[in-house]
Amino acid sequence: MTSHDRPGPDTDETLIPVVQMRRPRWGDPERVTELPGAAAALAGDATPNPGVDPSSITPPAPAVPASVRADLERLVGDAHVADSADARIQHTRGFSTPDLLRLRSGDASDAPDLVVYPGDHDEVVEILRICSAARVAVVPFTGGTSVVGGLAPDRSGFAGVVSLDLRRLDRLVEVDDISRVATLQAGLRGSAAEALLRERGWTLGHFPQSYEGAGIGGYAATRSAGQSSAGYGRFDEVVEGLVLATPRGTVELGTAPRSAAGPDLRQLVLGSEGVFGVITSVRVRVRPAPETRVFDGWRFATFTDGATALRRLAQDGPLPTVLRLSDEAETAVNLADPGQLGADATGCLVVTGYEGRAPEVPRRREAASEVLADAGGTLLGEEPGESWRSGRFAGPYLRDPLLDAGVLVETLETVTYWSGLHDLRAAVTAAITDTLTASGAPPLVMCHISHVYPAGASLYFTVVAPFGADPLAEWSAAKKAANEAIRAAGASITHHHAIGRDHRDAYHDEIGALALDALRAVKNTLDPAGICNPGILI
Ligand SMILES: Cc1cc2nc3c(=O)[nH]c(=O)nc-3n(C[C@H](O)[C@H](O)[C@H](O)COP(=O)(O)OP(=O)(O)OC[C@H]3O[C@@H](n4cnc5c(N)ncnc54)[C@H](O)[C@@H]3O)c2cc1C
Repeated sequence: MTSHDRPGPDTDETLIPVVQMRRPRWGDPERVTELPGAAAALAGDATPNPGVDPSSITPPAPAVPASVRADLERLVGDAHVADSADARIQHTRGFSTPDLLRLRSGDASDAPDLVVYPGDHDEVVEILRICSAARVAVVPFTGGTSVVGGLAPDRSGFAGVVSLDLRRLDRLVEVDDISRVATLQAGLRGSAAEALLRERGWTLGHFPQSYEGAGIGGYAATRSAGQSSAGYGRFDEVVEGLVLATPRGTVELGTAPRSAAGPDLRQLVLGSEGVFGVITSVRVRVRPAPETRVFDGWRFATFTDGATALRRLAQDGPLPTVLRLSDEAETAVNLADPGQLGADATGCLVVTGYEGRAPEVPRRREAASEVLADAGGTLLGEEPGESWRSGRFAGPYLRDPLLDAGVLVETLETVTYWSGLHDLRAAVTAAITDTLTASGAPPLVMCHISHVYPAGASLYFTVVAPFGADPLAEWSAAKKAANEAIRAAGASITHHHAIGRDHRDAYHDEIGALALDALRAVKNTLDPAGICNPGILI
């Protein structure tokens, strides 16, 4: 199947089997992806760059002390501790383009020394105790799709690095059908969690573009936002409770739906990216599985017009389940045949999707359509919306063939208030364009809005550029310039990709020294030896 063989209109693209990705390539290893015309054109005259065969890469000699390994094997069983080159490479870094470029060049210097697969929460606590006593760093690993360096800790001063892979914690523990709350173990991958909930008539409604790879623990640890965030909310908004394993024991948070008891400590753990410990299960709100779904496409003459329409829906309602606006460049390249936009192909595509109960969906669609039409939108019908829906997880499959063809593709995101959105978009676009052009790799910069709030929205940029002499250095300079533009505009360094190592300095700038001290004090309390994902976030 190529990325353009779309599931039919009656197929639910969110009900897909779990795939075991094989770094450095994305997604189902069986799936062959050919570059479609628009993407192939981006490759132009770039020089192909196929990368080295991953099976030929040798990671550095493992460093964890033999006594620690023996303790871990006794605890979880020999079969659940691995130090083969393959296991270590499959846990090396994440899926940012720099991560892929490094591995494609044969650099596995960040490989963990051991991969450990615990079977339950108590084993996770014990692993953290053992590693804490021996000063071995521990990296929680759910789906391994981090794009911010969240899986590459700073190993200096540690006796080794253990990747703690949660895949065996893969149960739907319970569903409270009356309260509409489900408890999921952290190692469940997104599609597996959704399938288990659908069997009971529920949906989580969380569909990030990394849905095929990411999982529950990762969603919680990074405050993930799915493509249907307008309808179902961000992941952190649906978390009712969670269980955290730390080197000093267990923290359980979230007793009741609301509480006036002090600060909400769940918020300390959500987005903590493994630096306070390991989230082993999460209690989330679920919704009835949708009875019906329908997607539309709309054309707006400009990005500004489209953004105004989205703002009106976000502020005054009604909100569709999916709401996204592509700029002119993204509309032309990614989402639609420009012909669908009418004679004037310079427009911007808005995709709206509605899911829910059969009687309610048409009412919401009609009311939202009135707002969109009133704001200057032209209805294009269902085809562009359905086309986006059925191909919603296909985009990441294009990155590998583009990298093979010598074309750099990377994304970054930010969030700000509506009043500053257009200046922010212009500043980030200029920063990336100027930096890459100066290094001899003029880019195409595309942008979309896919997460909206009453007060503001996120901006998501996709950058495509032919490799220059040193693509890693070229991207690093462009990313630095983009980060500076984001901070200079007073926007946040991340809306949903999180901090990891890559955004750490900008995040510290964003929160200030005193707030950073407070976070460090929490870490010192829960993880006195500092073994939990050192160098990430704080
Ligand atoms: C192609 C692609 C598309 C993407 N699209 C989206 C998107 O639409 N929306 C979005 O929000 N993000 C997106 N991302 C980013 C990424 O998928 C998210 O950050 C996701 O939530 C990570 O989940 P994971 O299970 O892969 O976590 P991992 O990569 O395994 O971990 C992420 C971080 O959390 C830590 N961690 C993992 N599990 C735990 C745990 N149980 N307890 C404590 N810490 C833990 C890790 O150590 C790491 O620092 C995308 C990434 C890619 C590569």
